[in-house]
Amino acid sequence: MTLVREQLADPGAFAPVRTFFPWRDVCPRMTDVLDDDEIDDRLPAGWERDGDEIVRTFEFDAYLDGVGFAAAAGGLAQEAFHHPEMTIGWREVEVRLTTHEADGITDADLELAGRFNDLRE
Ligand SMILES: C[C@H](O)[C@H](O)[C@H]1CNC2=NC(N)=NC(=O)C2=N1
Repeated sequence: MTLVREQLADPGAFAPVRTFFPWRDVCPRMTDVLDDDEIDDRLPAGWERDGDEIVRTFEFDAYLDGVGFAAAAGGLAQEAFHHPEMTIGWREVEVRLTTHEADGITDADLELAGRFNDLRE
């Protein structure tokens, strides 16, 4: 994650990512609320269900690593045009996802959660 610290030093590093192919235009079914079994079966590693949200707390060795992760996750969110709530704490970032338009958990949430996990690999 040291790369991220260098990126943070460059204010232009996280210039707004052009939003294209928002998932809803490409795959409208991604806004259908999933049932309990589907969610349980498809939750990405490390994520838990909390009502109408899925949540994971990512842990880091340094505060700025968490800040950098949140910035990178923000870029993925903007690219997907699907936005999590993120709480940056001391060496951890809590990420919560739900689909507001559908009032529940959809494919869009599970897809983006998997991409956030890939950031952490
Ligand atoms: C108008 C609506 O807010 C937008 O289409 C997008 C923006 N980002 C979003 N993010 C999330 N988490 N859920 C949404 O329903 C959503 N909708």
